[in-house]
Amino acid sequence: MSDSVRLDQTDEWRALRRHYEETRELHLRELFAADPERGSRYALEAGDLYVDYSRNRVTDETLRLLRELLAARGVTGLRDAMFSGEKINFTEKRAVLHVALRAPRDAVIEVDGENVVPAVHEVLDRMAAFSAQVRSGEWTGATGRPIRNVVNIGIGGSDLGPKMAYEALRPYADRTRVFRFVSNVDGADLHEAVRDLDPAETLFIISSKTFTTVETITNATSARQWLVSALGEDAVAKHFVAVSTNADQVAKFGIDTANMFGFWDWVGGRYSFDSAIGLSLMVAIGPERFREMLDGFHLMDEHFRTAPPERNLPMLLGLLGIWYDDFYDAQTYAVLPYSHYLSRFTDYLQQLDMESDGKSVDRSGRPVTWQTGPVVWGTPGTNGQHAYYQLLHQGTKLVPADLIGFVRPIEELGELTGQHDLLMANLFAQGQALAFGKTAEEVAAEGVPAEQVPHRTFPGNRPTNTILATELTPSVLGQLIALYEHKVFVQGAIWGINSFDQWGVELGKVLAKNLEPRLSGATDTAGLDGSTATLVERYRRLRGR
Ligand SMILES: O=P(O)(O)OC[C@H]1O[C@H](O)[C@H](O)[C@@H](O)[C@@H]1O
Repeated sequence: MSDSVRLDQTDEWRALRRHYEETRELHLRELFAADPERGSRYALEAGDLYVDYSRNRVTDETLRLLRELLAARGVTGLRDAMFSGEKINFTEKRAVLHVALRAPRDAVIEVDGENVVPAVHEVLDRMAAFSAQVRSGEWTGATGRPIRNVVNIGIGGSDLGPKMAYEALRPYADRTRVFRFVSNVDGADLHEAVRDLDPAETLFIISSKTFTTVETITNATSARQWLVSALGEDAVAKHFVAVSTNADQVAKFGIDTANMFGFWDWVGGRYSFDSAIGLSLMVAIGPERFREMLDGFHLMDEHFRTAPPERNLPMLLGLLGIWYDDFYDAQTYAVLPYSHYLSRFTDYLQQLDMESDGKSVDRSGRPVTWQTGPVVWGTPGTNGQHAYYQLLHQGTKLVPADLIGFVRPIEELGELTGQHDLLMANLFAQGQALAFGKTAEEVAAEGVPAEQVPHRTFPGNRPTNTILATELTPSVLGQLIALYEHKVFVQGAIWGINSFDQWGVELGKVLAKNLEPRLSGATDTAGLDGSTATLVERYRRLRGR
């Protein structure tokens, strides 16, 4: 938390700035030519993850200077403060303890002098018992029929995590049941999720940390109506459970708090899916697989907590991100999973990274004069290759990317037909093409007409990390997510911002609340700015109001 000297005034930052000016023209072709060992030397392993970071525009000196910055910014001190339950989310006066959610039963982590680990395991045990009941058919709906459909209603951190992980771990999921995730306040989302379901066999999990989020409460109210109109008011208890920190609001909504699974204010929404927010996932994959996932998270937590900076994966990825974000002015980075099962992974990372580090004042409240969190984007390869990779290869923007792949396919089909080799060949080839490109001489030597040569040249020198694991198991998913969680932490610590609040989402909520009665015609447009007033009036006219 070394905020006394501003980041860009530190000697370490200035040294990096000078180093950037000296090395910015270096090409990955030269770096690899100069060091035949680079591909294996610039690689790190932690748990089941292997990360090749050799295709980054860095030298040994760059990495040394970045680690000096890390040391100067007190990152390890802040990390230790997080792990020991200090209230590092100081604007909300909260500890930041998602690491406690995956701590083993015998661990001791204290908040305000109280060990929180027993409570974590008590909830996990209740979730396990409930999941087992639903999975075995022992938990029935109001008419005595077993639950066939599970619908999670939540938004942001109460949606993106379970949805992403359910997709990622589908091969481990109970395929006899339907799992759906509703988040959008657009009624179409709920409508499409339930239109073909039988209410008598449907369980709603209402997930909301605060239980006041308007989208979730609106969807939950509509879902309740849908159920009650088919099965009557008494059916609610068997078809609705809640996940929340707010028992009062849960009771007010009409869900029996005996059917509520709690968590705590020291779990940020975007860090919550390994809490009770993962209940839908646990029903899908079962308590044992869920535990394996938590163990994967914990493995990466321990790596982050104990590995020295030169072998610490989240620190390394965090530093590389800062190198591009702040020195190369990259603005964005792409996460490109070569796994269909990770189709929601980048959506999930968007909240994790952009809600955490999308800040523009430092911990003392002063405006930053450096770049903070990047725009995160991407879709699974190879789909992106046929859409936006053109820009990645030949556009004017530098887009560092993480390529993520798995050695073994989960589904047998990929193995039988050789499809998986083709998928992975694409992953490796993209990193290769982005790094090394194709020179004008190479293009001309292929007999390409001179006027076409510039169009068919690839400049290369576009950085990627390649993250490889043997297989996408629950544990590996946990490791991957914890890797990014801690990467985001490292970056926020260096930038000197609070990665754990999200005040930036508040204004829009307040304004929407203020506009809603104006759209319905209950109040007029007086006092609105010219643009909003015109839009609201047009909306009202077209709705005949
Ligand atoms: O879980 P809830 O309290 O319903 O919150 C859902 C989401 O909405 C908020 O606006 C925050 O931006 C998110 O961090 C949070 O995950």
